[in-house]
Order: sequence, then structure tokens, then C-alpha cells
Amino acid sequence: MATEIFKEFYFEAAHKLPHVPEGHQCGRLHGHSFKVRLTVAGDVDPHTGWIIDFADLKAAFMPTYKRLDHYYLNDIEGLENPTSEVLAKWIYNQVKPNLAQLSEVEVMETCTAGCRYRGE
Ligand SMILES: Nc1nc2c(c(=O)[nH]1)N=C([C@H](O)[C@H](O)COP(=O)(O)OP(=O)(O)OP(=O)(O)O)CN2
Ligand SMILES: [Zn+2]
Repeated sequence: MATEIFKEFYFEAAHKLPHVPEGHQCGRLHGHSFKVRLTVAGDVDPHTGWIIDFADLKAAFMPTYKRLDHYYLNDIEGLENPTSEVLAKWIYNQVKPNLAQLSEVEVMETCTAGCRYRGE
């Protein structure tokens, strides 16, 4: 499985981090334009020339995307402490049942800060 494909998505959401020290900027309610990159690893089909259609990758993510975009993340079950680390793992666990070849979820919270999760 030397080949990987990926697709990127953007969603807007608000959050705050409940376990940061008193006075930490991330303890206050704020928002991000989150970037999510889903990576799929697999063999390239010799006939189609692809691992899977990018459209199928998008379709697998859409139910999860709809739960995140323009929501307050802390209200979502499993995202009560919505750090990049927690969010990347949560997205992986949501999408994996619909996309067996999913190998990595990357979440970029800002242009400079993010997290990659590759499963257990
Ligand atoms: N390991 C983690 N650290 C932090 C997380 C996180 O999810 N995992 N999250 C935050 C905040 O939510 C914050 O919004 C992002 O942090 P930071 O990159 O420090 O934000 P800045 O825009 O202030 O960064 P600069 O590039 O220094 O301006 C904090 N930490
Ligand atoms: Zn934040």
C-alpha cells in the first residue's frame, strides 16, 4: 500500500477548552475555520487507476461534516473537551465505519497548529 490519496474539507465551529489553566486564552469561547484532511491508503486499481473515487471519500465524510459545521463543538457527545487531539480521533472513529481504507485524519485548528491521528 505505497499509495495514499487525501481530500481536504473546511468547517466553521466554536469551542472552548474546559480544562486549561485559569486565564488561558483557549478557556474563552472562540471560533476557528477548521481544516480536516482525510487520507486513504490502498492499492491502485489497474482498471480505474484510483484507490477510491474522491467523491466517495467526500460522501463518507459528509454525515460527520454536517454534525460539525457551524456548531458549538463542546455540545457534541464525545467533544466536551474539543482539543485538536480529541477532535481528530473523534472524526476518525465517526468516518472509519463508512470508509474502511481511512488511514489518517489531520485536523488543523489554525494555520500553524494541528494534529494527526492514525487509529489505535
Ligand atoms: N495540544 C494542544 N494545544 C492547544 C490546543 C489543542 O487543541 N491541542 N488548542 C488550543 C486553542 O484551541 C487555540 O485556539 C489554538 O492554539 P494556538 O496555536 O496557541 O493559537 P494562537 O493562534 O494563539 O497561536 P499563535 O500561532 O502563537 O498566534 C491551544 N493549545
Ligand atoms: Zn481553539
